[in-house]
Amino acid sequence: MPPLELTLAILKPHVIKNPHSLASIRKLILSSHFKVVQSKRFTFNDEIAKRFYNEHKDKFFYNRLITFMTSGPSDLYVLARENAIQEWRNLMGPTKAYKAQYDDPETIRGQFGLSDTRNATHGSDSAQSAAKEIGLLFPDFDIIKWHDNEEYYFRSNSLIFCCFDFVHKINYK
Ligand SMILES: Nc1ncnc2c1ncn2[C@@H]1O[C@H](COP(=O)(O)OP(=O)(O)OP(=O)(O)O)[C@@H](O)[C@H]1O
Repeated sequence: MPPLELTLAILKPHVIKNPHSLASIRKLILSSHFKVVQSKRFTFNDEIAKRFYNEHKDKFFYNRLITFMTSGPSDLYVLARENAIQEWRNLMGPTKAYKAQYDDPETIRGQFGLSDTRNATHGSDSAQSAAKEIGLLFPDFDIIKWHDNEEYYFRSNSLIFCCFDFVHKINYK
């Protein structure tokens, strides 16, 4: 079996404020065969939001995006799957809310996106971005060590799922 890939997923503040959206997206994550390697609820402060979205600093929507992302808690997940980066982006759908609603209504953004800014979720766009984003938001998580020591257990599904923390833990027995 090919090695699993990791990606960073964010459920944005308007999703966390709506229990139905949150539960539905979590259900989609699990039914789409992603394993949740790391999980936490996190409120972006101005500094982290600006570092995270630095590549957009000259865009017209930048201030709006930073204001939104710091407006309340988000859920952050490190997800594992074969081809996780592309599979999560496929599940999210198009960035823009109306395109998602018309062209891909069954995707997460098609169902839960409210506007181009409040588009429900984030996903890394390359392995390099995933490593950078995971390093910023999960500074204690070591991707290389995970691949060396834990990826095998996730690949062979030797896992226990903790509903409360929304995370998969290794079942070593
Ligand atoms: N035209 C826009 N108007 C308002 N907000 C936008 C617009 N385009 C992008 N954004 C916001 O900036 C974020 C980053 O934009 P980017 O172009 O990197 O989209 P993406 O790669 O599909 O999304 P993400 O990086 O969040 O997974 C988007 O998720 C959205 O919240």
